[in-house]
Amino acid sequence: MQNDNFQDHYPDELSYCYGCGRHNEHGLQLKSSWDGDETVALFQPKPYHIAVPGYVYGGLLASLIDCHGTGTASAAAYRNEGRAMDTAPPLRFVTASLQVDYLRPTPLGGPLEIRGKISELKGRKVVVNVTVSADGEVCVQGKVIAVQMPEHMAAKMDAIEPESK
Ligand SMILES: CCCCCCCCCCCCCCCC(=O)SCCNC(=O)CCNC(=O)[C@H](O)C(C)(C)COP(=O)(O)OP(=O)(O)OC[C@H]1O[C@@H](n2cnc3c(N)ncnc32)[C@H](O)[C@@H]1OP(=O)(O)O
Repeated sequence: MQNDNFQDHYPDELSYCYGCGRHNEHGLQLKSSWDGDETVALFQPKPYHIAVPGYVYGGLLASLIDCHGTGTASAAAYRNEGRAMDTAPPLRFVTASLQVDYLRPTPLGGPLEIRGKISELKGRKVVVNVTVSADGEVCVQGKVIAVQMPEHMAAKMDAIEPESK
């Protein structure tokens, strides 16, 4: 189901993330989905996502890996339980660790393909290996360790008014 985007199932109060929140008009609004046992997202960088002229800013690439990784973690946890993503209780994940290796400069021009592979799913933790490719060549690889959001963090988010998110 390549067009069933994980982020479209996030509850409203968790949809303000700069990288992947559908309600953040200033954000990247990354969309991730299953492709077999892997996950995939496409992102078209804007001309202002520039580092050295002609190349994509590394911080943006890290953000794409981060949000694709946490989205993949959540989707994997639901799939592991045999549940659809909008069923209760919610399985919300945050980033515990983000590791990024820039293998070669990422050309700024065409769309980027972000791919995730789940390497571990145990207890409250999911480890996802992520690549970012341009023109069919892997430019960046990363590892996201995502952990289920602690209750106190979720409670604080629920208390925030939407206007201030
Ligand atoms: C309908 C669908 C709903 C889906 C809904 C999804 C919503 C999806 C949110 C949307 C939004 C997007 C989000 C974008 C990504 C951010 O930007 S998230 C923001 C940045 N991240 C944060 O602010 C997190 C801050 N850190 C923390 O809150 C806590 O340190 C953590 C990460 C929750 C972990 O704390 P903890 O719960 O006490 O974890 P703990 O029990 O000690 O460890 C659990 C496991 O994780 C490991 N671990 C913990 N920290 C680390 C670390 N730093 N390095 C390595 N391993 C670690 C532990 O070793 C342990 O592993 P095991 O021993 O079980 O193998």
